[in-house]
This record gives sequence, structure tokens and C-alpha cells, in this order.
Amino acid sequence: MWRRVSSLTGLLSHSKPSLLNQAPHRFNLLEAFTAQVLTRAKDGASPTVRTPFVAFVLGGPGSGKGTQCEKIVETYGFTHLSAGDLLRQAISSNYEDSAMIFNTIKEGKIVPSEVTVQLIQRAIESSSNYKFLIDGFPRSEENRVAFEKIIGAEPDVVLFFDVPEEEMVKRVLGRNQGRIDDNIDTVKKRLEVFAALNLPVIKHYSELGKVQKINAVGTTDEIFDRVRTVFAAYEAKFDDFVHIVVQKAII
Ligand SMILES: Nc1ncnc2c1ncn2[C@@H]1O[C@H](COP(=O)(O)OP(=O)(O)O)[C@@H](O)[C@H]1O
Ligand SMILES: O=c1ccn([C@@H]2O[C@H](COP(=O)(O)OP(=O)(O)O)[C@@H](O)[C@H]2O)c(=O)[nH]1
Ligand SMILES: [Mg+2]
Repeated sequence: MWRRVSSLTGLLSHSKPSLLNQAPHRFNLLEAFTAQVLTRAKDGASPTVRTPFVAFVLGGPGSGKGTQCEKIVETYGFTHLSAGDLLRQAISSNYEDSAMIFNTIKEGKIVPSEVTVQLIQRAIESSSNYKFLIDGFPRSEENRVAFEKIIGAEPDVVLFFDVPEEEMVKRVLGRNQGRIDDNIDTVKKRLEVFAALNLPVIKHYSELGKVQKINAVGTTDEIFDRVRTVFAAYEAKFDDFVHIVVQKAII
């Protein structure tokens, strides 16, 4: 569960006014969510708030993250936020850091956290959904810490698509989407970066019991069947509500 939900509960019940003094971006996100998801039952019962559900989707380049995310969206109604897609859109929309992002992707390196987290944050804030797949992020411990600090949330689950390197290389070189990083030299660098910087993130969340490792070799449908099996244990949480206690002011 997102920490910011419990923060939100505190905020609405006026029990933790100091929250207002915390990171302004976190408060902005709370405010955005409150406006969108706070509902009052018709019978006058206490208001409820949707509990946001976040899945990080990790795996090496070409492990099938994007492919499986499309299927998860169709079946479970998640909003898919691919960090790589957000960065590529930023390049093509002449975002202020376009050149830096372009060169970093071309080199197979990782874009500074503040840039990527800001793009993810904006995408979350502009969505009316409360179920998010964050694909290809966090790619490093620095990314992870920045996300948790700025967004004020941890993921509910981390899907890790596990594929041998040779298979990942084959898939990336066959992807044919005209990407600047889908060539053998950059793929080798991306695999090194994945092992050095992304695996520690997976290790961190494994220690918290949040990682679901999925054998991602096989047909797309076979792999999606494995995803379904994993999601069966989480489905009840996808549409969680939290009841908010709003205290009456004492005059
Ligand atoms: N299970 C699979 N078997 C073979 N090829 C796959 C499989 N899943 C995806 N692909 C293909 O491999 C390439 C990389 O998949 P993609 O979903 O873009 O991976 P990622 O987002 O992890 O880089 C794409 O061309 C995709 O069509
Ligand atoms: O959080 C992220 C996600 C992606 N990238 C960059 O974008 C590239 C492509 O990422 P994407 O997730 O699209 O690649 P995939 O793993 O899906 O092939 C990566 O190699 C990185 O250079 C990044 O810097 N930070
Ligand atoms: Mg992808």
C-alpha cells in the first residue's frame, strides 16, 4: 500500500498538520489524488478514497516488459507508464533536456533521476486511474530512492521478467522499431548496466518480499498466464478503498 494513503488519511482527519510542511511535490500529488478519487457514499456514509496500486515492471532489455504490460492493461485496466517511452517522448517534444536524454539513451546509460521521476510524476498526476504499471523504472538504487522520496510511495509488487542474455539480445536486435539503442554495441552496454545497477534494486525489493520473478521465456501467452497466476494473489487489492474519518471542527 502506498504510504501517501496513510498520509492522506492523516491530512484529512487533521491529525498530522505537519504534513503540509513536507516536500511540496508530495503534497501536490496528494492533492491531485484527493481531488480525483475522494468520493462520498450516497447514503451519507464516510467518504472513501481509492488506494493507489503500483506495480514496478523490471527485467533486462528485451525481456518482454512492454509486451506483457500491454496485456496487463487489456485484462486488468492498469495505466501503463513506460519510463523509456516517456523519455523518448520528451526527446521528440523538444523537452529542455532532450539532447542529454538522447545521448544517455544512445550510450545505454541511465538518465538522471530527477528528470525521469518528474516525467513519471506528471503522468501519474494527469491520470484519473489508480492502478499503475511503471515499466523499466527504477533502473538504479538512486532512481528507487528518488522515486520513493518524491512520490512518497513504495510499489505494491515488483514483477521481474527473467530471460537469459542471449535471448534478450536476439529479441532487441529483432525489435525493429528504429530505436537508437537497439544495436549490438548499445545492447551490450545496457546488459552491463542492468546487471550492475538494476539487479540491486530487484535485490532490495526481494528482501522486502515484493518481487515476483517470472520465467519470461516462452510464447507471449504462456508468459501472460504466469503473470495472471501471480496477479491472482493481488487482485483483491487492485480496487481497495480506504474509509476516511473526517473530524468535525469543534467551535
Ligand atoms: N515471449 C516472447 N518471445 C519472443 N519475442 C518476444 C516475446 N515477448 C516480446 N517479444 C519481442 O521482443 C522484443 C522486445 O520486447 P519488449 O516487450 O519491447 O521488451 P522490453 O520492453 O523488456 O525491452 C519485441 O520485438 C517483442 O515483440
Ligand atoms: O528509468 C529509465 C528508463 C529508461 N532509461 C533509458 O532509456 C533506455 C530505454 O529504456 P526502455 O525501458 O525503453 O528499454 P527496454 O528495457 O524496454 O528495452 C534505457 O536503456 C536507458 O538509457 C533511463 O535512463 N531511465
Ligand atoms: Mg520496453
